[in-house]
Formats: sequence, C-alpha cells, structure tokens
Amino acid sequence: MASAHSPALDLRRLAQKVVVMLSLGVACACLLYFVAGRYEAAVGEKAPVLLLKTAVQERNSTAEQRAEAEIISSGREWTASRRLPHALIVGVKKGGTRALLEFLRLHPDIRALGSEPHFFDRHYGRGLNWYRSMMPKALDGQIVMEKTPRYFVTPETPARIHAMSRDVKLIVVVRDPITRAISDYTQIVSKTPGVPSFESLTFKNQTTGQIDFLWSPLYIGLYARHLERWLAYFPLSQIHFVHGERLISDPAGELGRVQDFLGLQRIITDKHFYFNKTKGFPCLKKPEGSSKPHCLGKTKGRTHVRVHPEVIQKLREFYHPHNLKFYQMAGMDFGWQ
Ligand SMILES: Nc1ncnc2c1ncn2[C@@H]1O[C@H](COP(=O)(O)OS(=O)(=O)O)[C@@H](OP(=O)(O)O)[C@H]1O
Repeated sequence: MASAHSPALDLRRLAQKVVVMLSLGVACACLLYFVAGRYEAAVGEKAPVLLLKTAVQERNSTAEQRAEAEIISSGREWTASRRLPHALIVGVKKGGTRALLEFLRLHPDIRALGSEPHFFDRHYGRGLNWYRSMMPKALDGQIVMEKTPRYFVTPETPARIHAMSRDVKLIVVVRDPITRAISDYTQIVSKTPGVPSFESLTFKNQTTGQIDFLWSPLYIGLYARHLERWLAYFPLSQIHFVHGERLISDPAGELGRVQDFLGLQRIITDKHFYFNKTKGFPCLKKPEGSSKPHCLGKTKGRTHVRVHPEVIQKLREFYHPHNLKFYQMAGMDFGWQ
C-alpha cells in the first residue's frame, strides 16, 4: 500500500523535531549553568584562583567543607560570604595554637580557616583579595579567624595587620619559653635527624656560657621584645593572652576567657572536653561536625628530647628578666620560674 506522502506532513514532522531538539538544548544549558553555579558556590572561587592548588586544598579541609555544606543545606548560603578575619591567633609557635583553634571551632559564631595562610609574613604580595578568598564563608555576625603562629615574631606583621584593620582582635598563646624552645627543637629533630644537640645550639660559646638568643627556638621566647612591636600599633586591650599551660590543665577556663574577649556567648564549656589519659592531653568529646571523640594528632603533645638540667637552669636565669618584663607589659603573671 502506498503511503500518503504529503509535503505538509513532512514539514510538520520537521517542525516537531526542531522543537524537541531546541527543548533538549535549553534543558542541557540550564543543567550546565546550575552545576557550574553550585560548583562556584561550593568552592567560592573563579577558575584562576583554583590554580593555587595547595592553598585551596588546605582551605577545604573536611571540617570546613562540612561547615560550608551546613550553611548551604540550611538555605542560608546566599547570605554567607568570604570576609577578612575579625580575629587572629598570631602566636606563638608551639604555644598550643592548634588546640585553641580546634576548640574555638566548636562555637557556632566562629568560622575559622583550618590551615595557616601565612599571609602577613610570607604571601603579603598576593594582596588582600587573595587573603579574603582563602577565608571560609561566614554568615553575618559570625567571627572569621585564622591562625599563623609566625606572625608574632615577624617584624613587618603588626603594621600590615593594622593596615588591614585597626579593630582586629589578636590572640597570643604563650607558654614557658624554655618548654616552648624544647618543643620547637623536638620538632626540628623529628624533621631533620642529626642536627646538633639542644645544649650545643643554646650557647654561642659553651665555655663562656653565652646564650645564643638569636637561635630561633630561643628567640621566639623573648615575648616582651616581640610584644613591644605589636603595642606600637595596637592597644593592649585588643590583645588577649592565652596561658598555654592552663590551656592544657583547664581548657574550658581558658576558652571561657577567649569567648569573653571575642564578645561571644560562653558556649564552649567543660562539657566539651575530656582528659585522654593515653594522650595525656584534653581532647574533644565531639569535634565540629563529627560525633566521635577527637584528640589532636601525634605531632601535638610529643615526648620532648631530654635537655641537661644545667642548661635548663642557665636558660631560667637568661629568661627571668625577659619574663618579668613580659608580665609587666601584658599585665598578667604567667608564673614561669
Ligand atoms: N589539647 C591538646 N592536645 C595536644 N597538644 C596540646 C593541647 N593543648 C595544648 N597543646 C600543646 O600544643 C603544642 C603545639 O603547639 P602549636 O599547636 O601552637 O604548634 S604549632 O606552632 O602549630 O606547630 C603541643 O606541644 P608539644 O607538647 O611540645 O608537642 C602541646 O603541648
């Protein structure tokens, strides 16, 4: 049987095909646009910035991803933005800065960058827009913070931070400079086995007993000297000192004072911590975004190298006047002998 092959029918079929193809095209374009939009919202960066692979990878640590996902799932994503920090943990190396940051992250009004951006000491040339792009997304009213312990001892840092914001709140975790130095040296040995002994590096000349205070592990502990540079730019009321030893013996107490300083409700309390006997340190019952107890990693709370008691005594005498000056400047006696 011959089929009716009218030109009008062919034209209709062609028109139908065109409509279907056009609809498919529009649907694909919408899908692509949506996926790209979600992607950018999730990482918050334009393609060229993504090339800074390590920094972005660091920033997107699991805890941050979880917090960001929380903002997205709560439907408040559109009000969240990346802002320059309102508070900085500026030091000191080996003072307990990681513990403090991890504990502070429990607070719902704090959004903290997990990695150390080293902006004001190493990457200042990248500019404030780069720095801002490193920050986690935060909602209005949330405090954005980061920690880079080297800021405290880098001479250029106070002026640079002041140029960013004269109102920024500064936190310094301090610890007995001698224990701090030994902790620092223990880390050096773990990374570079075979370095000379702590005892030999402590002295410029072992027979005269002259201390080599420019040796970095000892230099960092000259807190008064470093603080002087900060006080040229910021009033003492804008600097909060966390007692490193008490951060271990009474984390909730120290965290209470930090929350007060930041103008936050005391939400992090005793109930968030437990003392882990194996680790020998306080740990979190429930860290941010997880239900499992968590202690800091094995590079935090290491067994220190043994240092000869005579050398420790020499260091006590050396640091004594510096510590007294620091107590006076900070308006707080830390009780290091
Ligand atoms: N809760 C808890 N768990 C583990 N460790 C704790 C804790 N609180 C304070 N500390 C002390 O933190 C010291 C490491 O300091 P930092 O985190 O500032 O080190 S770093 O500068 O970031 O490398 C680390 O120094 P070491 O003991 O010498 O390893 C600890 O004494």
